[in-house]
Amino acid sequence: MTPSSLSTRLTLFALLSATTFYFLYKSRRRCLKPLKHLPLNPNPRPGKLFFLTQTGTSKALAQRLLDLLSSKNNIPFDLVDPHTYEPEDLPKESLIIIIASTWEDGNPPQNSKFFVNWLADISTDFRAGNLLLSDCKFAVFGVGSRLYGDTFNAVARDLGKRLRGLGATEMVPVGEGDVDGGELESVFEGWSEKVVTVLKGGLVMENENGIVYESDVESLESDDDDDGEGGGEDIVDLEDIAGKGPSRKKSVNVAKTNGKLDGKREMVTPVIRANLEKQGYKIIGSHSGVKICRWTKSQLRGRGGCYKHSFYGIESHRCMEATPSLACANKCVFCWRHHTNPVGKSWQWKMDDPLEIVNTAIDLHTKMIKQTKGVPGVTQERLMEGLSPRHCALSLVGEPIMYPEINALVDELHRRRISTFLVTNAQFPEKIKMLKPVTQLYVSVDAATKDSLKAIDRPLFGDFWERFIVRFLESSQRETSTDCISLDTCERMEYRRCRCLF
Ligand SMILES: Cc1cc2nc3c(=O)[nH]c(=O)nc-3n(C[C@H](O)[C@H](O)[C@H](O)COP(=O)(O)O)c2cc1C
Repeated sequence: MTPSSLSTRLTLFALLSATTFYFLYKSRRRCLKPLKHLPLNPNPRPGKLFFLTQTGTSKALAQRLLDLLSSKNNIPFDLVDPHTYEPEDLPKESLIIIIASTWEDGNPPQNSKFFVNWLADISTDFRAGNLLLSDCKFAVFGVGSRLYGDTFNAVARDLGKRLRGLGATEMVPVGEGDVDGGELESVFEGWSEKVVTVLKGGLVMENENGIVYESDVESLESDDDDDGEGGGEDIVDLEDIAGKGPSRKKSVNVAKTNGKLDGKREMVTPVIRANLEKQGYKIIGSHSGVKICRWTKSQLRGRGGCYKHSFYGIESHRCMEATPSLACANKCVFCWRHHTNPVGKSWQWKMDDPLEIVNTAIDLHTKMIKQTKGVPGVTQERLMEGLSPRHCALSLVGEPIMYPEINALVDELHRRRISTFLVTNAQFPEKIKMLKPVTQLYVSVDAATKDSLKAIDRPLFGDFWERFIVRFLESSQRETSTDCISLDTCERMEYRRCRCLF
């Protein structure tokens, strides 16, 4: 490859990477803007009034609100059971009201599990970004009981946070009804009136969390939790996680309990574990993870797959996303795992057996697939296919190639006729040289120059550029590419050096 074609490629990749930054922008201001009217949609499609209920309380309240909105104030709304609603349609909505109860351990009621999980997934998926619901205004009312302490109205609070995170505008702050405190009715009435007033263009004030009444400004200003995402204690510094620095909050105590085995530290400390599990990861042993990807769910339901499907024929519903190393040698600014992964320049942790990692990954993956049974669109045939994964994307988070037994792990996957798609950030050229052929090797090229790569990837290695260039040049000369994903793809593409698994 000539130097000029290399730099052209790098420039192209850098341009593509720039789109990533588009998703990064998120205002953390907390200022109040002058009084304004909430603009009403001149051509309104009926709003959606969802009731998330198990024993009917929330549905009864939603019906009452529907009457107030539609009959008494001529504001059209549809009453919607989330069980019958396709969440992928949410970006089309301009007005959403949710009445949601909370159940055991802060969980959503039965009729809304898929809806709530979908929102949780999409709000942590960096590809969706924080503008997905930017055309939508919303209000949430929680039905719960203070007797349940910390999980009081957890579902409603969480929904408010998710919707804000996806760019929707909050019309009034989340209402919190307490069925055991005896004030449910009056609190709901007060909240409903506010919603109606806002929808009719009443005077309101705006802060970064959305639209609030003038009367609410005082309580908002005295609210200490100003991180804009709710639950600031959930955010942990990367240095804290790696056990290198003091934590800002409680996490320091937890980190101190970090176990050591055979003199070696476990990569996943309790803090990391809690953070990753909260983001939907299933942790395997002490350094690996698996997560069901949103494209897997989408294709299980007969909808679209990810780019690996469009480009290479990988069926997303048969693809397992996993990593044998949650650690990485970069602290990329665009990392969508909220920097909750550990970092290191070399493997310094206790190591798990590759066979066990594969066994447990498949076990956990298929358990998650089974949970989609009964979800609208999931046919028996696709479910059965999903239960026997044919592809493994070693790309979840972290740097899979750091795992010293990566070759044995890849071998084990191939032995089970599971193709491998390994993503690396090119910081371990020696490891790449030693890597046995994987089905597909994917190199993340995040910037075109040394300075921009340093600024974007924030590498731990001082010689990060040399590592990156050496690997890049060497890989372009390598003749071990085995791009075969399926027999059909293999025949169509006529791969030069194919180690066909099929
Ligand atoms: C087993 C059980 C667990 C509950 N857990 C919670 C909880 O964690 N947090 C909360 O705020 N309310 C909790 N509640 C209270 C319910 O939210 C309350 O009963 C509510 O009225 C149910 O509304 P729904 O009929 O719309 O489902 C719980 C109630 C039951 C019976």
